Amino acid sequence: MILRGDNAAFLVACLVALFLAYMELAPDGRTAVTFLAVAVVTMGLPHGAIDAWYAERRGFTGDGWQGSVVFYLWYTGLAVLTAVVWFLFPVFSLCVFLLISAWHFSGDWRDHLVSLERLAAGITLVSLPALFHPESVQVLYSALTGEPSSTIVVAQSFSAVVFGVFLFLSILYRAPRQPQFLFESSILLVCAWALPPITFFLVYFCGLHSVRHLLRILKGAGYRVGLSAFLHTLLAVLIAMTAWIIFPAHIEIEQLLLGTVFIGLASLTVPHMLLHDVLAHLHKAENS
Ligand SMILES: CC1=C(/C=C/C(C)=C/C=C/C(C)=C/C=O)C(C)(C)CCC1
Ligand SMILES: [Fe+2]
Repeated sequence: MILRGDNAAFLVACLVALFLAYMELAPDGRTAVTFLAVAVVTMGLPHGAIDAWYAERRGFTGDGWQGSVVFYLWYTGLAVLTAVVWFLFPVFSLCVFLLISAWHFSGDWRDHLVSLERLAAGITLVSLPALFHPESVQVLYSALTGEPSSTIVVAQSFSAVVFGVFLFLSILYRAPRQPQFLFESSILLVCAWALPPITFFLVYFCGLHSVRHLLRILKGAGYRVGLSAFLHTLLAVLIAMTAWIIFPAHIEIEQLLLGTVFIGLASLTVPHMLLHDVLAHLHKAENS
């Protein structure tokens, strides 16, 4: 069956966003960034906030409180290091962030696509906004890096076409054709075209990525994980607010929010990915 619980949320989010876009009410600019911040905090952050619980359950933290302390130290240390590298080398960091995000998001279709197709799906996903809305994406990238960043937009537009066509042909000639992926990718394509870049990201990240990740990881979990997710989300928000206060006061609020959300996401993505895409895979290989 195509419409499972985990894409009902996604479908609703897409339909609402597309309806708003059709009515010319799709959030953009400051409204989109504000929606993004609220949605990332309420729906996006909890998917990373269960990482401590996940690491403990998978046996990555070792026994006792010392193991947990080591986990927190490397997780937050890596996040802080990423943020520092971003401020020192923003353009380089944005490129790396886009690449690792493509890889991380490709995991959403690990049950539907083979590895090369998955990677093509991840690259196409993060590149489509640059193909359909190059000016808006360039404005966002410049706000995040302080540089024009137009080369990144051109490279991404090109990648979206090359990897998108490869993916389309590969699926066309392959059996079984994975109806669920076809369904989701067609909706994502329409959303990438019809919605402003941030609204598109919001719909995908909160409606599909986070929901799927949470459902996969939380299978059979008890109530303790809910509490853990809540406390870690709260911690991330407090840290973001501190960063917000530390940022130079002359920066405009919209840019401040954008920077906090995306640079914060980039920083948390590095340890989050290491845990789910590297450690979990190494562990699986060891045990198989
Ligand atoms: C900055 C930016 C983009 C990319 C965002 C990415 C790539 C976010 C990745 C988040 C991750 C990997 C979270 C982890 O779970 C868009 C939407 C292309 C266009 C608008 C500006
Ligand atoms: Fe994730």
